[in-house]
Amino acid sequence: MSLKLTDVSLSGIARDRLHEINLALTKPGLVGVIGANGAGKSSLLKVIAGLEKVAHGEVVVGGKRLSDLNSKQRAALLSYLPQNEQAQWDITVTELLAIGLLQHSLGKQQRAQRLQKWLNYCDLTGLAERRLSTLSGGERQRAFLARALISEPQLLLCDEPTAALDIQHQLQTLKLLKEQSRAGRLVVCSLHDLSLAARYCDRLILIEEGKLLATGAPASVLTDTNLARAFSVSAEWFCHSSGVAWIPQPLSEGD
Ligand SMILES: Nc1ncnc2c1ncn2[C@@H]1O[C@H](COP(=O)(O)OP(=O)(O)OP(=O)(O)O)[C@@H](O)[C@H]1O
Repeated sequence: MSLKLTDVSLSGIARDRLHEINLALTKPGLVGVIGANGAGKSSLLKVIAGLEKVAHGEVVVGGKRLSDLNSKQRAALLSYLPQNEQAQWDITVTELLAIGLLQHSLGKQQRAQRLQKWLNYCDLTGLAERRLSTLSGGERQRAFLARALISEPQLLLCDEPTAALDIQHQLQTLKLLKEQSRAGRLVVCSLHDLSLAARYCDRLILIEEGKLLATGAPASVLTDTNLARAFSVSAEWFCHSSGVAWIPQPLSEGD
């Protein structure tokens, strides 16, 4: 699965929400979208999902122009997990996951196996018959993640998939997304935790005020200069065999 954005701009109120974004992701992998609040991370994911009409430019997914695809064709290619997804109906977790399979023609047995697999992968087995209104915020987030993943799309877009999760489930979720990318899928997710982004992502996309500030391997994106510019922080990084961690400091006056 490949993803290419050419000169993509999305209009906003005070400024372009996205401004002349050029991006080519040609290999499977886990790609993190990072940037400050309001930088344009969600806008970028929505444009790739075909949910926002671009003012200018073109998005090509798997060699097909997104603007040429109808919603069913898009659903066959990609799956999108919005930020703070809200339940439309008070259905059970199992019913929610079944919605994720509606567009896919699977036999009864295959459908049941797929449901069981993703309930298990997202640690939802014990919650399968619970209504969404009875779940905690993090449990509900895992249920929506499972709904996005159950169709096993070639392109998976997740907007802050770890936002409401405890640390164990944050790690589990990123491990799961990494496994999906290792299975040949392209997974693009926005993340605020830069230590987790550095540890799990193959590539990062750093957005600043709607513009692409940097993209590449985490170490090449998370430089002092980029962190100062995009987040107004300086950072001390600590490396360990199992990952990296950072201590951010606000830039002092005059930095
Ligand atoms: N529907 C909209 N119409 C106009 N402007 C919007 C709309 N949605 C978001 N914006 C603006 O576009 C900019 C980018 O918003 P976006 O939600 O993409 O940021 P973000 O990087 O995901 O932020 P956060 O980390 O806070 O979730 C912000 O200035 C925001 O106010």
